[in-house]
Amino acid sequence: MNETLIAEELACRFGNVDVVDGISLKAVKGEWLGIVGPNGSGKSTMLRMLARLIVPDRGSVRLDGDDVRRMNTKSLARRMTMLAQANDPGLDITVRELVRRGRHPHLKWYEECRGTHEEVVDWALAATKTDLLQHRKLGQLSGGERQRAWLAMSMAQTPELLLLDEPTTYLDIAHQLELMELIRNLNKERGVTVLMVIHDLNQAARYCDRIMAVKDGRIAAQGTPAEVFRPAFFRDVFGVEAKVYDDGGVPVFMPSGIAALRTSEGERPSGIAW
Ligand SMILES: Nc1ncnc2c1ncn2[C@@H]1O[C@H](COP(=O)(O)OP(=O)(O)OP(=O)(O)O)[C@@H](O)[C@H]1O
Repeated sequence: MNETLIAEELACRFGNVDVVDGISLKAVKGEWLGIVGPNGSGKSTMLRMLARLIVPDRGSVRLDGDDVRRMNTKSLARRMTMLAQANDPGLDITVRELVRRGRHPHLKWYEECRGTHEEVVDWALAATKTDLLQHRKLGQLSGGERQRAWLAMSMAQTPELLLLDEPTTYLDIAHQLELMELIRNLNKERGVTVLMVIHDLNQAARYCDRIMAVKDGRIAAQGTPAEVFRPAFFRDVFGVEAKVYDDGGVPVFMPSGIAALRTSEGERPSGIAW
């Protein structure tokens, strides 16, 4: 197996809660792994530990055999980048300036972003369709435009491994599909390994090679979309009843209701008519 990222027994505790509780995973070079799970199950925390943005309480992360804790920041950034859920909207810079920052790990301290580096910036702007926005400040953009600008910055970094935390959140459906196709292109044509936290389960099934579900800080299921997408999976992990259909080899799920009442409605305050 040609694994690029290996995490072993990762754990993170906030207060007295084990938010991530012993997760081990391997990402094979060139695969697209979708990470799914209920809100608050520890997906982002896990991704942040993989990207060395949080120091795990326990466990290790190795990238092509190297312990990420021992790598210097610039060489890590040349190989791996993470696009977070919410990026700083207050940065007072233009889209182009942001995308240029993606080249920083590739520049010597005295070097300016020009020549081939500027060509990479142009490519990332064009691929994400942010070229028309390149002279606008980030603060003047809509949520979706800003998301695409940050993706352009991650692409300009030309990493081998791309970690994405719900990258389609702010996007309308057409831009969601465009972004998924763009990532498919990076994945298939350029061999970029992708780990993506995603809430849209049908999109996960359509695009990802493999799915890993996280619940209560542990791995609840993993396998190909066809292996994972079973009614019992939706019941156990998400608490919903669902039917699964086959759409030309891709499983499609259709939720039909809540599996079991998980919270009581509580006492209604007196004096409220409804
Ligand atoms: N810095 C922090 N300090 C304390 N608790 C935190 C911190 N970051 C996350 N948590 C808590 O850890 C739990 C897991 O959060 P995390 O963001 O990893 O979940 P998630 O699965 O990505 O959720 P979502 O799908 O809602 O984005 C949540 O209960 C969250 O409130």
